[in-house]
Amino acid sequence: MFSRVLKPVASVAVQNGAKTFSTSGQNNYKVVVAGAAGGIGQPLALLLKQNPLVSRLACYDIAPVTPGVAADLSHMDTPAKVTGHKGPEELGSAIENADVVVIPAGVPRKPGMTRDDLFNTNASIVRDLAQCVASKAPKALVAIITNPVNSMVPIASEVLKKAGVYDPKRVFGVTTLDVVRAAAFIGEINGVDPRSVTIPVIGGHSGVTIIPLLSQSQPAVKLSDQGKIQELTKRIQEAGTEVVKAKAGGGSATLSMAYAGARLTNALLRGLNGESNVVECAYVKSDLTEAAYFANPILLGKNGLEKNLGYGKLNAYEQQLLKEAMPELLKNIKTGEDFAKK
Ligand SMILES: NC(=O)C1=CN([C@@H]2O[C@H](COP(=O)(O)OP(=O)(O)OC[C@H]3O[C@@H](n4cnc5c(N)ncnc54)[C@H](O)[C@@H]3O)[C@@H](O)[C@H]2O)C=CC1
Ligand SMILES: O=C([O-])CC(=O)C(=O)O
Repeated sequence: MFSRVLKPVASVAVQNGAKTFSTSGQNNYKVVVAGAAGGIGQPLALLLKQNPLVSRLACYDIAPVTPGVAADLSHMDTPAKVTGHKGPEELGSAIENADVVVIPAGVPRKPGMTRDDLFNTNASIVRDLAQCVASKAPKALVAIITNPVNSMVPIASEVLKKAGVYDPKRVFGVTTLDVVRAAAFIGEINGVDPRSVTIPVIGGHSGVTIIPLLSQSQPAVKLSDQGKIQELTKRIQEAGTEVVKAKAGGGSATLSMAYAGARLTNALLRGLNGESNVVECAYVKSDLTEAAYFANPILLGKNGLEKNLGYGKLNAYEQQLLKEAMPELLKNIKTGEDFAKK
């Protein structure tokens, strides 16, 4: 059911030694990575430079190395034209006419921190980037990786609302890494290729708000014992912390996040390009629960979110997880909205 990164969307023909891409779709999208010089941004840009749907890749960051990252990527023999944009005075030219803006800008966790501890630094970064999207690319699809995702999506949404350009179908919190991890762990347990596993992860993107629906895994998870199901649920919820601890002060997940971010971006582009049945989980404006934003499988299309697919039937344990998640999710959303309304 879920789409995969770099699923072939355009046939590649070789003519006179040069690679050309078929023109069956538009294959002509501008993607911006805001935070492109960072631990996630660089490998994410590397993956996007290889995506045949991307014709222009704008790399924006405040770091001095940014033009170098763009120069480096531009030597790859793939069609996407890469531009580098450093600092706020070059933000407008990066965002202008973007089809998709992916945001991994901001600070990551160190051991002992929660994602919420990043709020004070990252809130204004996401606010400022959203302001620029509102003025330079109001129709762009915006995919927010920056933590805490549960609060950053409400901030960006409020900023776009204030500017009068908010479209709830175009703003996405990136929770794809939770899905990728759940599939990786289930693949290992079941002894199958993790790419053959479909598993919805709903709620939000932090601790108890991450709710893997193991009862809906396809194939079924080969765990009979409820204790083991709870252990696996905990591992998926705490997988980010597992990486933060293992990196011992060197940051949080970057490579798996870049993979997951490229997968969601590819799905957004495939939707824009008119492909049917493109489904991913993402954290979006929602009326499924009392939370104004909620992650679950969505169908993507030419205008972004085409249809919210809901989350199906939960078993008793998953209902309990949802109940436990709700106060935290509501608090995170309020924190974001209050900040943006200031
Ligand atoms: N949604 C998810 O599943 C995940 C989210 N994250 C989050 O992604 C964010 C980035 O993580 P990393 O890449 O590891 O951090 P990093 O520190 O390696 O890179 C962040 C980049 O953002 C840039 N930056 C800072 N302020 C900026 C601004 N105003 N405009 C543009 N760029 C700016 C920095 O110069 C740096 O290059 C963190 O908030 C982290 O918590 C990380 C992993 C998974
Ligand atoms: O744990 C973190 O701080 C980064 C993150 O969101 C993840 O890896 O899921």
